[in-house]
Amino acid sequence: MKFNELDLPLELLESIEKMGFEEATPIQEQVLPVAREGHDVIGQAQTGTGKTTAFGLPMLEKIDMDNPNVQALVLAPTRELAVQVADELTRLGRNKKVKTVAVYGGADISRQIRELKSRPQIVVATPGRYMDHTRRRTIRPASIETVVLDEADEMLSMGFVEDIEAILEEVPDERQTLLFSATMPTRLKKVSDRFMKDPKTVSVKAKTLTVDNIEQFAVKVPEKHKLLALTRIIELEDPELAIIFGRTKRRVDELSEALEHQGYAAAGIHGDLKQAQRTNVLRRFKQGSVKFLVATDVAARGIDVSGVSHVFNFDIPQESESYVHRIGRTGRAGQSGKAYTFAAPIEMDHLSMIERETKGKIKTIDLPTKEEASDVRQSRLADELVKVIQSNGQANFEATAEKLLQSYDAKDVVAAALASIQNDTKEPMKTLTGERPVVNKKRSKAPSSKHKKGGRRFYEDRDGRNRNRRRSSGGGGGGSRGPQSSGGRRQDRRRQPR
Ligand SMILES: Nc1ncnc2c1ncn2[C@@H]1O[C@H](COP(=O)(O)OP(=O)(O)OP(=O)(O)O)[C@@H](O)[C@H]1O
Ligand SMILES: [Mg+2]
Repeated sequence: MKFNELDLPLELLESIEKMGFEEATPIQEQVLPVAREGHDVIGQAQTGTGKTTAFGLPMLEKIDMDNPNVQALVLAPTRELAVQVADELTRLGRNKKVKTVAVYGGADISRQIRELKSRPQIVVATPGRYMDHTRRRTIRPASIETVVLDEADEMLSMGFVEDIEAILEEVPDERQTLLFSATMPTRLKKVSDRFMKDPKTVSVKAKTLTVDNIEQFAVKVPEKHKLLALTRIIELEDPELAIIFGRTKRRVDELSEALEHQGYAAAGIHGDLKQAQRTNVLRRFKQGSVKFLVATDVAARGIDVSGVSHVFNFDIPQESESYVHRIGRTGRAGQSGKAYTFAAPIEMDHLSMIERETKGKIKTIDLPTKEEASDVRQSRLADELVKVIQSNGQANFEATAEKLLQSYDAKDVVAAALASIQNDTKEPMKTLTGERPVVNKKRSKAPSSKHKKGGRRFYEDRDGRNRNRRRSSGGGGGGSRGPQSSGGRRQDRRRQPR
């Protein structure tokens, strides 16, 4: 259905048009009428299908421009997500002149206080920082009429349950509450039972949890060969932008360093980085100067960057939900994408469980051979030469070429030219510290219950810190990460220079 058939106010329609949206996505089409009637709504739909706009439009429509107070609150699990949602709401609300402010931890609070004084109608916040502001009375919950819990599932698993309960208790009961997620585990039901009034569930029925424009592959590869596998597939596939998921912060640091060391424009993002660093990394990724974003689950949740052609599960995720969210960073808004999951032999059962639970098709492929990777790389190099010829970029070199041809065979000269642009790094590959495999939980006797409180993320946030601290002698070395760490090596032209 087209947006202009949805009987929306003109000021919103104009913004939607400017954003280039024509057809409402199914979740938008179904949520809009129910939410506009004032019902509480639980909205579930696959990743990248426009849930932000689904709650954004009814929320923006309700905003009364004559009311100078904060009227709507969106809670989001991470700072990046808060910023992204605020951006989308700002764009949607531009014509109506609705002001949206994002507040999140790790950033200067006095600046946020100033922004809040400029009288926004909408606040998008991470739970902790929102509570900071209500304590300081820089946000007053009494005026809030709409609350949205975005990625509610993730907020619960990050341990925000009590915060969310406290927040909802302070907001007047007459509010409208909207809850959105791509996955809907049962524990969310408890929250909705308690804090929502007769909610209408809008769940876009799909046979699979993952969108089918993402092609899914699995590669059976031992832990110690994963880095090789990754670089080989990257060579073959030449991603536009890729997100590579690692299980722990240490993994993310080591892997992004190792990729940089091989000459790839890679950078890591995880919860231990300062907010300014995270913002910076994400900005460079969006601009394309970082092509390979290495991330933990938490750091990449909900992130919407167009042009992400590939997702790699360097480490297989613990839970199916996490798998869904991770691969959902590609194939957004109807685009196509590819997802590769590396599984050690012992993790193959776990992989099958994920495949079953997500009801998608994950095709197991063999690791491409060195020769295959090399063939593809060489034909890509040949394409580059042809492109130069087609644009007459060789003109300035013709005299030199003739000189070379007087002494050398033409085939040798061309081959040498190819070899010199290929710029294979001669650096030996770094060694990564091993991660423990994920053994199918239905068979494992691991005492997972003691990790319950921390939820599914215990690998990153809790045990990951303490477990296996030892760094391998060849690897990482820590501390020296960053744009300079791969120093004066030449950049392959296909890999964007930093
Ligand atoms: N009707 C539409 N037509 C075209 N593009 C749209 C439409 N609605 C939203 N989009 C775009 O689709 C992308 C994905 O939207 P969004 O981030 O809201 O997805 P999501 O469902 O919240 O995904 P996730 O579960 O990963 O959080 C965004 O770039 C958004 O601007
Ligand atoms: Mg979302």
